[in-house]
Amino acid sequence: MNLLKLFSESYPNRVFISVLLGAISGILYSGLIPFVLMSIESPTPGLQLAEVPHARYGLLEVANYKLAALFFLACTFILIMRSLSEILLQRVATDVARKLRVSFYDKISRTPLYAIEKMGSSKLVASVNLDVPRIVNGARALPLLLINLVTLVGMLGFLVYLNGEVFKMVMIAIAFGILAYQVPMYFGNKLLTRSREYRDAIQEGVNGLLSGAKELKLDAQKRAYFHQDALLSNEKNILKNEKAAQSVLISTINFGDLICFFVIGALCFIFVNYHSISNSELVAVIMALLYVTGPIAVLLNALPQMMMATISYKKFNTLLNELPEEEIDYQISEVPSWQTLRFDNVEFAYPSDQDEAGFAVGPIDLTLKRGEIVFIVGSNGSGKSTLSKLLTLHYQAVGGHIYFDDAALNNANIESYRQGISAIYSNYYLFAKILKDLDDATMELIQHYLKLLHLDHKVTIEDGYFSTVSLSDGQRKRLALLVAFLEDKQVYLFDEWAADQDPIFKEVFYKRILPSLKAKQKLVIAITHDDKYFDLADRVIVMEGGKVVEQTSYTQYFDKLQLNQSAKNDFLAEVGA
Ligand SMILES: Nc1ncnc2c1ncn2[C@@H]1O[C@H](COP(=O)(O)OP(=O)(O)OP(=O)(O)O)[C@@H](O)[C@H]1O
Repeated sequence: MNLLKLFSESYPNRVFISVLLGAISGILYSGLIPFVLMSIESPTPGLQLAEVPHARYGLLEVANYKLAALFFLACTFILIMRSLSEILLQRVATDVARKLRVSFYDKISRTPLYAIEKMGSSKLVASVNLDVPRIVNGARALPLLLINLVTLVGMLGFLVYLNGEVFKMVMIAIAFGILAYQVPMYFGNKLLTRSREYRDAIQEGVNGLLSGAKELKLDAQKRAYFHQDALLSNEKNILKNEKAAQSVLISTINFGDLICFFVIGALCFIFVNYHSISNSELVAVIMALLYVTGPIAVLLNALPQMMMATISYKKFNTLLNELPEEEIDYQISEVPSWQTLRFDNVEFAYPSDQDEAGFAVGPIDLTLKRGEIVFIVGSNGSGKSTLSKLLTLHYQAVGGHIYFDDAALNNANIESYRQGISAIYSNYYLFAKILKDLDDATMELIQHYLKLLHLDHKVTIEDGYFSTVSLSDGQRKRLALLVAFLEDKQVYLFDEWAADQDPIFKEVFYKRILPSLKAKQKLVIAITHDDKYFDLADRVIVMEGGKVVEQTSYTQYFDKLQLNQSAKNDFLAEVGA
């Protein structure tokens, strides 16, 4: 059983103790009925029940007081053992759930960026929010399962003692019951697995519903189509599969509950005609069978829960295994100070999608220097952002070499070199908190930057948090810039940062901020379409079809743009626009 293995491998001692306590309480539990039967039987043949030894405790008269004391002691013992076993395994389950979530966080941190981008967040979020709680739920059923299993085994032992023939009959009936049970359970399992797949799709739909709220509100037809296509059809499939699964499982469980009564019926009406069995034996056997009805019901009820947990555990593991891992050294060490970042024949390709080869960039030869402003330009889809993610070391080159001065980049030092880079991509994420300790000097610096970025009247810092991030797009991006400044890295990369800034702040960005970073000997790389400011670049890199087609001075590039502009004007005149 996958789950038990997961638990026992994670916390072998606690699981062992829990299993042991569960087993002891199960054994004691299964001994209760024989015990009661013993106590109501006369100790010596011919002795009436009224003649068994009595004891008086105040107003209370107790028959067979020694056995009674033992009986109540056993009950108390069972209560303690059972509770301890359940509490212990419950705690293991909570710890395992935490461990699973932490392994998820770690794995995501080690997953290459392209793989996270490819998988998207829906599947990952669904797994943490759905699968982990289901695994815990399944784990909750484990101690009950164990205790009742032991009780069942104990009671079967009692049956052997009572009557070997009855035991054989009960075993045959149970074997038949388990077999008959497996078939519908198999189908129930399949239905649940299918419904789990649709839940992933629903998660994707909910993301669309929230992120696309603006678009959907403006178009009723689009909204209706989306609701039907991404939400309701998946809801319908979940409903269909889960209802079918529940029907199958409930019927199967009820069948399981009744197995014992079928056996009792067969015993009373059929078995007695073929085998000799005394009345007192028959009563004892029926009592034992009634007694195992409970454990069998618990076992069967816990099974669907366990099944769900097993499905979720498999799903969770498959998802984590699907994510590749960056095989790099995450230990950060001091790297030598450097002046040039050099690409030598660097190549990269996104993994192919089914039959389609992934977009490739390279081979690229580039030398970028600290204290330089470099603009990357090119048409949409030419590979600018892909190149920028190679420059920021998010993507690892599949061919060629990258050097920081003469030091070649490799798996041992890439994480260390990454620490010197700050980037604001077009789909950047602004954390609501500044993720560092803020001393007085840093707070002063923050105030300075808030003023520079014209945000001092809008945002303050409270306990490290921005007082608000509900700002305009341009203002939010300025906050991201503030965070980047605080990081004080050697390389700054901006992917169309100024695209949503007003003209005044565009001027501030290109004419004050970029030159001030250059003056601080930072390597400044900006992906931009703002040709008005190209004269600020020391160099312009032109991308086309994943290749650097030109590395030129801004003046040459600007001349070319003018030529292109006149070609564009000719074209517009031709089409009469
Ligand atoms: N995460 C990704 N996974 C797979 N392929 C991708 C991914 N991102 C981009 N691509 C592919 O790379 C090509 C270049 O994309 P890229 O974002 O580098 O272009 P770009 O020049 O920055 O475009 P734009 O000016 O529109 O931002 C795309 O056409 C796409 O096919």
